[in-house]
Amino acid sequence: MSGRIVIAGAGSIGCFVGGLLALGGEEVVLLARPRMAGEIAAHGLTLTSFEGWSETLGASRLHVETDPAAALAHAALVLVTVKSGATEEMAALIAAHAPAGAAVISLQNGLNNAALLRTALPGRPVFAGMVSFNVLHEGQGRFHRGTSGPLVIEAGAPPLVAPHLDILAHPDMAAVLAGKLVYNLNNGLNALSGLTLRQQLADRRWRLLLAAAQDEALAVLRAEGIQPWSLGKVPVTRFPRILRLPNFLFRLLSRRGVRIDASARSSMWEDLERRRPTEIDELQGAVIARAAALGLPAPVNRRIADAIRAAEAAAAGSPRLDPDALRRPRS
Ligand SMILES: NC(=O)C1=CN([C@@H]2O[C@H](COP(=O)(O)OP(=O)(O)OC[C@H]3O[C@@H](n4cnc5c(N)ncnc54)[C@H](OP(=O)(O)O)[C@@H]3O)[C@@H](O)[C@H]2O)C=CC1
Ligand SMILES: CC(C)(CO)C(=O)C(=O)O
Repeated sequence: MSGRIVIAGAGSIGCFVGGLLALGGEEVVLLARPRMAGEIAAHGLTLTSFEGWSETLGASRLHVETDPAAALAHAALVLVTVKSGATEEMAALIAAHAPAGAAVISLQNGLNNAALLRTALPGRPVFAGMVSFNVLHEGQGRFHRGTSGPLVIEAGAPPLVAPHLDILAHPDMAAVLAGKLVYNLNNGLNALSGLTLRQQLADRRWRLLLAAAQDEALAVLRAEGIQPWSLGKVPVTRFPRILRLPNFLFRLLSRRGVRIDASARSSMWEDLERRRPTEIDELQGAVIARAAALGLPAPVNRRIADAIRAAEAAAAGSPRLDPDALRRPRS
């Protein structure tokens, strides 16, 4: 890629992807909040992965800006890596400061961020992207990748290459993001459990809740005529059946799926722990709204969304719920 790549929102995904692009020789500018800029100035970036590799970029190899005008002025490509609630604000900064021809790629969860950016940035080339893997911010400039999977970018976007990243182009990002939404319905459950992803998915009671939430979402996607894309060989539509299997069968089958290291947790768990607003409106909220528009039920997603909103309001981190607390209330 020729020209400057600006990471619009240097957090977990931004520092990890931006750091690897810089490592590969790209000209990268990290647009960061002052706190993150200070952390990077003090420690540089250390990027690690469940695969066992570790890469260090000293602060002198990184270009970090806290001023959006300075960061965006000479951008050829902007990768949007803020949480969904900050997309509009970042779109306004891009509109004000980035060159008109700069391409924009959303690397966010949720179905609507690329559309939101397109509306806010008329005439600019805007593309959807999807990060299938998890990155945890461990402090002191350390970012750890805890799960396997590629970075998927809409076909037609400027091609990206970075060491350690498997980057695929896909023509149908609506299908890709729908598939990711089905995965991401576990973010809230994982955050409520306070467990690592491995511990949580090893407990069939959590899996039954996830299967029920996914069934509701799959019914909505079916009614909308969207076939969700699957990351692996198993179609997303089969997930609920697999999740409902007894533990020993689930363990056997999941060995062939996404690789998850022992410490990995969802980004929503990190949001609750850091007292930040979550993306529940873009995940469970999207299923609930679309189900309502179609006259379909979504009671499980509703209970999960309510529990996350209560945890946000309590501002006490993960409530470490027992899964039985989320089961249908007895009448
Ligand atoms: N983390 C993960 O494992 C995964 C995340 N995703 C998705 O990627 C997206 C980003 O998530 P993640 O990286 O975890 O989020 P983070 O909150 O870690 O990173 C976003 C960063 O952007 C900063 N930011 C927000 N607005 C601005 C601004 N105007 N100027 C400069 N910095 C700004 C935030 O600072 P502050 O908080 O202070 O506002 C924060 O540091 C989300 O949509 C998420 O769902 C997808 C797959 C996996
Ligand atoms: C990678 C995955 C699915 C992990 O839960 C995620 O998207 C997230 O944490 O936001």
